[in-house]
Amino acid sequence: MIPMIAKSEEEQPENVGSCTLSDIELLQAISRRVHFGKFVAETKFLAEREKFTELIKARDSQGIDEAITNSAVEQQILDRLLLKAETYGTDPTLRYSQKAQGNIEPEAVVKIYKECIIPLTKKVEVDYLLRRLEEN
Ligand SMILES: O=C(O)C(=O)C[C@]1(C(=O)O)C=C[C@@H](O)C=C1
Repeated sequence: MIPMIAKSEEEQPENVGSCTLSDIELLQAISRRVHFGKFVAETKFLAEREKFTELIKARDSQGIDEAITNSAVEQQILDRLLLKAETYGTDPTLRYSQKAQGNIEPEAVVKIYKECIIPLTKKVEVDYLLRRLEEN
């Protein structure tokens, strides 16, 4: 993820500390987002209890993955993300300059969600559901 968003033109050792703190905050935010998948998975289980019970008993991870996937919702999230990254990722004082330089490439944010965050969320959902029938 980092090479997709970090500029690597020159080293700035004085920024290592604050970069590390930002990394920790971001990793915690990603973890929180991804682990919300447990609540989403529980809602999906309750909505289609029989179907999921069958898939879980068969240990059908791929079937569970397919059952929890909603491609239309994923696309909506990615579209919204692109708009947000374009809007919030630009320094407003540069808006009217010839080259409105963003802090981050909006497409990179979309790519990170598409290739990392959503798949991780789905993995949490599948792992949660695979254990859903176990006794506490
Ligand atoms: O909103 C859902 O239904 C989710 O399961 C969350 C999520 C996501 O990570 O954003 C994951 C899988 C779905 O295909 C759509 C979206």
